[in-house]
Amino acid sequence: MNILDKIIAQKRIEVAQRKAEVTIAELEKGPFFKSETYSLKAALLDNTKTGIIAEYKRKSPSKGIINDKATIEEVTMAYATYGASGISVLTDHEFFGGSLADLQKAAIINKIPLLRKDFMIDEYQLLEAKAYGASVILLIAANLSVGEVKSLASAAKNLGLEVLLEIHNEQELEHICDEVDLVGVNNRNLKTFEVSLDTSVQLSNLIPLDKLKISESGIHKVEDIHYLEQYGFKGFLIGENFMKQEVPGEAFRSFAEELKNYKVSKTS
Ligand SMILES: O=P(O)(O)OC[C@@H](O)[C@@H](O)c1c[nH]c2ccccc12
Repeated sequence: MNILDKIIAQKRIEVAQRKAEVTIAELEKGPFFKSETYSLKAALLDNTKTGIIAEYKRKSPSKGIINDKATIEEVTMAYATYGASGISVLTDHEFFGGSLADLQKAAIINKIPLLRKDFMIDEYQLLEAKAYGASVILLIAANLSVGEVKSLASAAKNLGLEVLLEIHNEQELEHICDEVDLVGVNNRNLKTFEVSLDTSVQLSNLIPLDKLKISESGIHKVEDIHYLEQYGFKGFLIGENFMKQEVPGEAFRSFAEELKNYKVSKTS
C-alpha cells in the first residue's frame, strides 16, 4: 500500500466516525455555515496580492515534524497581512497534525479565502468545510474517479465553495470538469514523494484555458515563481518553505517583499 492508499483507508474510518458523532443538521448550524465565502480565483487575479497560497502544515508523511510550535493564529494572520492571496489549512490530523479547529481559528481572524486541505471522499466533508469557514476545497484526482470528482465538485458549488482539483500527470487531466474552478499541478508525487517543478511545466499547456492554474509543492525561491509564471501559472501553493522556519509569518513577509522587488526590477 502506498501512502495515499493508507491515508484514504484511514479517512474512510474517520469520516464514518464523524458522521456518527455530528449530524448534518448540526453541521448546518456550524459557526460559518451561513457566512460569506471569499473567491480564491478573484484573489489570485488581484495584482495587489502575491499570488501565493500560503500553507499552515505542522508535519507531513514525507518530512515528519516541520513545525509544532508556531500557532495557527500567529502564522495565518501574518500570511494574510503580508499579501497571501489565500491560506491553505491542513485539517487531516493523523498524517499532517491539523484539525477542523485550526480551520475555524483561521476563519475567525482572517477575511481571505481559506482552503480546506484534506483528502475529500464524501459530501459530508464538504459540509464540514463550509461549517468551519473554508471558501475552497481540494479534490485530489489520484484518489477519486472522474465521476466522484464531478459529483463532489457539484455538491461543493451548491454550497458556494470553490473547487481546486489537484492533478499530477497527463491521465488525470480527464478529471477536469465544468464544476472545477482551479487546477493545481502537484509537483510532489503523493505516491513516491518525488518533487519536480517540471511536472507543472509539462502539464501547463494541456490544462483548459478557462481554468486558473496553480503550481503546488516544492517551491522555495522567488525565481521558482518567476519561472512558473512564464508557463501561465497564477497561483503558487507553498508550505514547507515557510513552516520550516521558526517564525513562518516572518519568512513569508520577507519572501513577499523579495517577490515584490523582483517584479518591480523586472518592469522598470
Ligand atoms: O510544503 P510544500 O512542498 O510547499 O507543499 C505545499 C502543498 O502543495 C502540499 O502540502 C500538498 C499538495 N497537495 C497536497 C495534498 C494533501 C496534503 C498536502 C498537499
